[in-house]
Amino acid sequence: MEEQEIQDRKQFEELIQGLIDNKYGCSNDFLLPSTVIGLRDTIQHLAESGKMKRAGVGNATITKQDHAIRGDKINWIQESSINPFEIIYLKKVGKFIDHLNKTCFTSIKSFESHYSNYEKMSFYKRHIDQFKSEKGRKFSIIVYLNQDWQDEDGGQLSLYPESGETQNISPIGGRIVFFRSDEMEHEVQPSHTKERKSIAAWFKN
Ligand SMILES: O=C(O)CCC(=O)C(=O)O
Ligand SMILES: [Fe+2]
Repeated sequence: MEEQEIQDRKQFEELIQGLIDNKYGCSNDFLLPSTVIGLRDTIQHLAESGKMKRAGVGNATITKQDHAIRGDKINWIQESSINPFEIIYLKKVGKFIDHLNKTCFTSIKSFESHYSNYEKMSFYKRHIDQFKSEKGRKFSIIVYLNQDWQDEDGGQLSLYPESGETQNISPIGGRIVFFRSDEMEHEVQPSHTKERKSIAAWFKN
């Protein structure tokens, strides 16, 4: 086996073990720094050209209440993307899903991913990712794209495992978080200092 493949497997195992032990997995360096930079430049470009759109909650129409629940702007990543950094990202997630299906019999058939940009002070209130209309969502991952993020910048992802302590995770570039879409309550805290960039994805069956 190639060195890279061994590293990938170790990382996938770390994420799965975290899910088993603590209901969530977290691993740094899911993507190489050069890929993180490429994806960050891409989301920056999307934002500057007005292609990031306000996200709704649970369905296509965006209501006033949605704004009190979540403030991010999103853009969906196409499976057929020709952006080299998106291709690397999509491949790595695909490998993770293959590993999950082989070792945990999860029968995930597809995944969907979008960029998220949270402007300063915007947030996403406590929620779970499996909406009534989104029964197919089995697992959630978030990969962060931020440069030089410090704890003082805020913007933590708070996880509320049913039995266990709240976890506050800083959105450090390259880091991935993984949990079950139907059970983990979570929340994005506002950052007082910076925009917060990420890719959120859902594994579906
Ligand atoms: O960006 C994060 O840390 C979480 C985002 C989230 O909860 C969502 O998009 O459903
Ligand atoms: Fe979420």
